[in-house]
Amino acid sequence: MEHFKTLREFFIEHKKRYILGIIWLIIVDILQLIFPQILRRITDLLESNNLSLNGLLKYSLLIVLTGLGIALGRYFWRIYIQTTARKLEYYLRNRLFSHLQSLSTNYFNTHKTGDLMAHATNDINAVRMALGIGVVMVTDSIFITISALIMMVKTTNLTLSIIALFPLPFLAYGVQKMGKTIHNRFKDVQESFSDLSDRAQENFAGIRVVKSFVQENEEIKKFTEVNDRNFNKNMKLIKISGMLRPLIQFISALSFLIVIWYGGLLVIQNEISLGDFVAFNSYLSLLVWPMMAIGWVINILQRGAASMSRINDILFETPEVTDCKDCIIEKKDINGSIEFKDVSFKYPNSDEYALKNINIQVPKGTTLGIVGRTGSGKTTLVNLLLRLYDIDKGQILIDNLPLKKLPLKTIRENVGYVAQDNFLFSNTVAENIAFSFENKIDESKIYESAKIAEVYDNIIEFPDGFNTSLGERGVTMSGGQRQRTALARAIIKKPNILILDDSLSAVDTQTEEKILKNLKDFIIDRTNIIIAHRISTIKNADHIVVLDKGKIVESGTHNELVKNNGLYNNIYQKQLLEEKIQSI
Ligand SMILES: Nc1ncnc2c1ncn2[C@@H]1O[C@H](COP(=O)(O)OP(=O)(O)OP(=O)(O)O)[C@@H](O)[C@H]1O
Repeated sequence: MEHFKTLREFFIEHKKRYILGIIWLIIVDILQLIFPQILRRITDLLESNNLSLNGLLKYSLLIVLTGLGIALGRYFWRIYIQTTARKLEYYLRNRLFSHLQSLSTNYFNTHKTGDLMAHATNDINAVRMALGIGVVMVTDSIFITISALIMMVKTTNLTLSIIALFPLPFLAYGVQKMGKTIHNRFKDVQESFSDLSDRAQENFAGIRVVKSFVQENEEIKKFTEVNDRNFNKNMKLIKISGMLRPLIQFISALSFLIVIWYGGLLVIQNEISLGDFVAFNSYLSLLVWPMMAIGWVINILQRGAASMSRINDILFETPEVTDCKDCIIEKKDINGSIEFKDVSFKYPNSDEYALKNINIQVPKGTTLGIVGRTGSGKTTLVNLLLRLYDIDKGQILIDNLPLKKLPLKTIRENVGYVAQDNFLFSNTVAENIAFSFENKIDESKIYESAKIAEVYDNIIEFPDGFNTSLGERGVTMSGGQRQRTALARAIIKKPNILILDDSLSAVDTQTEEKILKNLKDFIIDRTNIIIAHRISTIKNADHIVVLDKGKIVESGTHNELVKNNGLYNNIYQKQLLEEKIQSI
């Protein structure tokens, strides 16, 4: 129960509906307890030949009314409790999703998407079951058990009740033991299901790689392995949970056997009437349900608790990067000057420095070019500027203010970032470009940014132009088109700081030239950071830094660096040679 504390707020808000549901449930139970008394009366009257037509009609009407009451009551408790359980599912799903959105990038580096999907589906379902039907079963079982026992003793006698209920403790013990095993096996099933969804998810996301490396059969084999594991875990669960019900039925049948023998004897000896015997049997039948429910309830509550504890693990996870308490909240706009002061940084799960003693100044309205071999720390530099990670040593300043003093929202809203992994959503092209706007924006702005990014002509050739839907990860677009659409998505924000992380790598040099020409006016008043492998992309930058193994090894303008005859010139000469060879 401890695990469900997280939902306190929800319960407080919805307690009225839960209480009303439970009241209706108890009304149904009371009506069910009246039923055997009607049967008892009819049987006794029949036995003594005292049942008149009027009496028969009276009891028939009573039976119909009780039945109707039970039906109505069941409808209402379902409405109150089951709909509240669905509301809980909705509430929990939204809370989980919002919380996941608040977590830092590193959380998603260290947790599998498949696991997160399993929490959002299976675990939330298990919690809904526990707090919906589970609550109903607990209330129902407790109420019916106590009141049916009282009615049994009152209707017949204590000895018969005690003897008939003798097998019950064995049942409770058996169910409790099995419940534990069921719980453990259910956990295994959840885990293997999460591996299964993870495998499928990863395969679909990387389907192009799988196909290009002709790995379909290998992938099917790997999927079958996880599927087998999931199947076997399910089989193990079914074997034990399948035993639960027959066990309950067998033990309850023993109770009936006792009643027939001992109760029958009491009738013959005239200790109890035939009506008492019939009523006692009906109460015993009523007791069978809570006996069975004990098993299910334990099962459902344990599953719910296990799932809630897994969900809590996520909900209690605090973001690694958070807004500081003394943030300058009123600062909504950024002017644009950037400074890295002796910055060093290691990724959370790494011992190596990704960046070491970085000193860079980017005055407002200027462009910084960053080049360097792959893995030299270029993207890391940008990650730190966006505060996707916090730095270990040194300081990063924007507008002469330490990054930590600025609200995260201010930093990210003022930056137009074109990431290397230009992810597009399964929406229309227009929606992808206008992604950062909550409300609908003027179409002309979308067209304008697409024109600057040199993708307008491609988009209007799509079947529905800007309203063309993109498949997952924008598969209908070419790599270059995707890059340019992502560029348009950043341009439309008219950000004070524009960051392009290898954003023109998939376009040819001619298109690149056109884009750079279009960007010339756009970048004038902004602070720009352009990361590139191709020197042609950054050669006009006001200042260029060359990174190698996390350190700045050279810096200056293009001409200065060429003269320097170091790593930059080396890369440049190679690229010039490549261009020459290609043009032959
Ligand atoms: N999330 C991470 N966790 C641990 N190490 C990381 C992580 N991301 C990057 N690294 C490591 O940090 C170093 C710098 O990586 P970074 O992505 O900044 O290089 P890059 O210069 O942008 O490379 P490329 O040109 O290939 O994009 C690399 O050694 C890389 O393996």
